Order: sequence, then C-alpha cells, then structure tokens
Amino acid sequence: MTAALTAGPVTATSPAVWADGLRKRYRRRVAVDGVSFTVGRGEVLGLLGPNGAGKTTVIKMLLGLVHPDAGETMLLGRPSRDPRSRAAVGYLPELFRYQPWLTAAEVLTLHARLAGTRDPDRDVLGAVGLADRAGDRVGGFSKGMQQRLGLAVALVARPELVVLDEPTSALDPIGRADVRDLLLALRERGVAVLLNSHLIGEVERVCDRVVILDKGRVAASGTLPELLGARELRLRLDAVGDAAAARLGHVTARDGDWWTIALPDDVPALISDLVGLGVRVHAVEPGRISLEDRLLTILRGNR
Ligand SMILES: Nc1ncnc2c1ncn2[C@@H]1O[C@H](COP(=O)(O)OP(=O)(O)OP(=O)(O)O)[C@@H](O)[C@H]1O
Repeated sequence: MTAALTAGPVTATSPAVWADGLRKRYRRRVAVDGVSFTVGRGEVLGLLGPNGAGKTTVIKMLLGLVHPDAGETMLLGRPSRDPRSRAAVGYLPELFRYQPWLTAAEVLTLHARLAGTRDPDRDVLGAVGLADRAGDRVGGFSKGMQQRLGLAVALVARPELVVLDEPTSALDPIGRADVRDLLLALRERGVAVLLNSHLIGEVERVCDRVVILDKGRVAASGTLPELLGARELRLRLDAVGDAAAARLGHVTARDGDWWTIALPDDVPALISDLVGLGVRVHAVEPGRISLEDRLLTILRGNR
C-alpha cells in the first residue's frame, strides 16, 4: 500500500489526507502500528474498528495533537504541521466542552476568529438544527445539542477537510439523519470527510470508502463494493422446475423457498422468464452481506 501512496505537489487535487506508516507507542503499549491511508477530495472515508483499535490516536496524529513515533502525514497537500493546511480543516473531537457562559453564536464567532477566517459560514447553526438557539448559553444545552454545536464549530470556517470523531454518539435518530444529509451535502461541495464512528449503518450509508483498524493496524480497507463482495439477489420462489432452476444460474445459497443467486445483468428479464416457466415469485430483494457482518468476520479472523 505504501508504494501506491504519493503526496505529490500542493494542488487542489492533492489528497485531503495522506498518511504513511504512522506509528505510536504509549509506554509498552503499541497504539498505532504502521497505518497508511488517503482520503481523496470530496470523499467520505469511514474509520471503523473496535475500542482501543487506535482510531482516535490516528486522528490526533493527523491533526498534530499527538506526535507520531514514525510516519508522515499531509493534509490538503501540505505537511500537517503547516498552519495553512490546519486552517482549512474542521475538527469535531470525541470529547469536548465549550465555555458554558458563552452563547452558541459567541462560540461560533470565537472559533471563526481562532480559525482566522474572514468569511465564516453564518448559516451553519441552521444546518445543524440550532438556528433558534443561537442566543442561548451553551451551559444549558443538552448533550445532543452540544454535539450539534461541535459540528457547527467544525464547519464554521468553510473547511476543505472535516474530521469527525464520533459525531453522532449523542444524537437522536433524526439528528443522525440530519448529520447524514449534512455529510452528503459536504461531499457534493467537494469537501472531504474523515468519519470515525461505531455506528456501522451510518458509515455504510454515507462513506465512499472504509478503513478498518484493529490492534493499531489496517485490517482491511476499500470501497463498500470491494469490502462487501459481489452483489447477490435473493428470491422467494415456489414451483421451481428443472428448467427454472437452470435459468436461475449460479445459486450461492438455498434455504427452503429462498434462493440466493449472483446478481444477474437483467433482473426483470429473469423474473419474466421464471414466471413464463411456471414459477411463483413471492419476493425479490437485493442480497449483500452487511458491513456489520463483514466487519465482524474480519475482526474475529484477526483474533
Ligand atoms: N494518552 C494515552 N496514554 C496512554 N495510552 C493511550 C493514550 N491514548 C490512547 N492510548 C491507548 O492507545 C490505544 C488506542 O486508543 P485510541 O483511543 O486511539 O482507540 P480508539 O480506536 O479510538 O478507541 P475507542 O473506539 O474506544 O474510542 C488504547 O490501547 C489506549 O489505551
């Protein structure tokens, strides 16, 4: 993997994140052990892995909050220690507290000034569903509202890369769906997102690519189709004669009335042929293993 990585010159097309051979040890415990990956511009990358896998440590090394023992990182085509790259990165830490005596609007103004932006995004409180709480003190916010504010802080300076460490852990289902829409809107605008989340369904819905960390190493990585394998079709059928069974092609699994086959090029043509051969078709659905199943298989195989 390392050989395929090239930081290249600083251009708008340099990867948003380039990490090569990151290592970190805390006393005798190896937290991160040779992690390399990239996040492209406008790409949403999910970082997955069990507790203690090293995800937060990787994020902190990328952002210059933890000094790596070895390895290199570039953000937006510049070394991560370069203030010009950091100014274009929005970060929502896993654990954070804002000054409880400030209002939400004041927190945003403060962070826009800290980021040195002349053009803060004034609509960002609306984007995270806090438009009507701008004048309220943060000390009175619920956990979920604080997390929404944290997201607004990460976005206020119009970043080119957003790093979100468990952004929805305190959010209700509607809040999670809002964040999902927000991430997809960011991607539309070409903003890159690095998302660390234990909510696998969420990662599966929004991420273009996934890196799975385990015991400080990359256990697997790839696009969802790469990780989840060939797609299949599940059909509930009865009255399947020999000719219909032959028409189904390669059957990968059979459980009573349920048949799982490799996804055919033309599903309607298959169904029409099956009906023509006297088959009763009760259900047709996509069959692909979930990211959760894949993750568990990878992690259990790694024990
Ligand atoms: N400041 C620190 N001092 C000592 N050990 C640390 C420190 N930070 C992290 N570690 C250790 O490094 C390993 C990786 O921790 P890290 O927080 O990166 O994991 P994680 O994948 O983010 O976990 P989680 O999903 O639980 O948040 C763990 O064994 C942890 O105990």
